[in-house]
Amino acid sequence: MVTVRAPATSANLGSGFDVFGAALSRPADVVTVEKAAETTIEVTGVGAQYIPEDPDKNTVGAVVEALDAPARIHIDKGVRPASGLGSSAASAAGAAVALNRLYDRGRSREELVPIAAEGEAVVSGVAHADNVAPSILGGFTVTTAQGTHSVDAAVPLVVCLPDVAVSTRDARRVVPETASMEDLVETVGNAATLAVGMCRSDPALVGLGMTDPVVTPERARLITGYDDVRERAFDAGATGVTVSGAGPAVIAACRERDRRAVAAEMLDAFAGAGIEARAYQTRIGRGTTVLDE
Ligand SMILES: Nc1ncnc2c1ncn2[C@@H]1O[C@H](COP(=O)(O)OP(=O)(O)O)[C@@H](O)[C@H]1O
Ligand SMILES: N[C@@H](CCOP(=O)(O)O)C(=O)O
Repeated sequence: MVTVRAPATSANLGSGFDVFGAALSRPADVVTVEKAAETTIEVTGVGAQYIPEDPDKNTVGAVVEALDAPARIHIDKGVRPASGLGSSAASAAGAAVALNRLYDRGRSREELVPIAAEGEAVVSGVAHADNVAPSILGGFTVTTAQGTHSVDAAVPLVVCLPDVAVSTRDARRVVPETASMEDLVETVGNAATLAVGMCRSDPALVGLGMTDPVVTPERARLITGYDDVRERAFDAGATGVTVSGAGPAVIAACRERDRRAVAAEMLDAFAGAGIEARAYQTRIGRGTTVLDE
């Protein structure tokens, strides 16, 4: 038996659509696997009632297939589904690490990234790896067709999750098919700034690089109260604010001393829009960790 803790993640970070990701120190899923002749999945925890236990529909089923590793699997959800916090990815990442150990498959963590991404194709139609990469490797990750690069970064974050669901599949439908050269130049500049900020653990540069003129404005429309939440977070000291993943969570980078105030303002702004929300005062954290074997 192997039990792992697989963290929530925030993908895109504004300027790095389908490329950037960050592991969050909290929340997380706990995944337990045990060898079995046939795969069965049991899901408990936050939002479990919305998550299929059929291996063909759950993200971990694709991981079982890819590693040829049938198992009795228990997923204790700490990451709410349809959150923009890589919920579907956390389970897939955890299953990939746990099954690799259980069956001694000998894959490196980097090799497990595309395997776990197969689970994302099951739920969103696209095997985007920008959530599974940080959930497996930890830190800030840059994932392209050539592979994943990761760096540890000490950056305080607030993630504010409103009590509404947005599926990644639906939120991908609003992504523009084209972008102007002007927007591309701005996006590349912002993405590069953010990457330098992560390498320096500099919340000011990270925040500056979060602005994205192409995808985020379209996604923000799906989140009631977004503009006010963003403005109030900046007023409280946030250095950057954007949609986390496909939303509805909103992520803010900030300095440690401002984190509590940023969280309080974001919650209050959602409340003002009539939306209940939960704020996680978090930071960039570790990847999947083995709890027991
Ligand atoms: N193990 C899993 N954990 C969470 N969601 C899952 C899992 N397997 C399948 N799903 C489905 O994936 C969808 C949530 O994924 P997604 O829309 O990408 O949101 P998130 O941003 O939270 O990952 C839901 O429809 C959920 O039922
Ligand atoms: N790059 C993807 C990331 C989706 O993240 P999730 O946490 O909402 O699943 C996208 O933006 O569609």
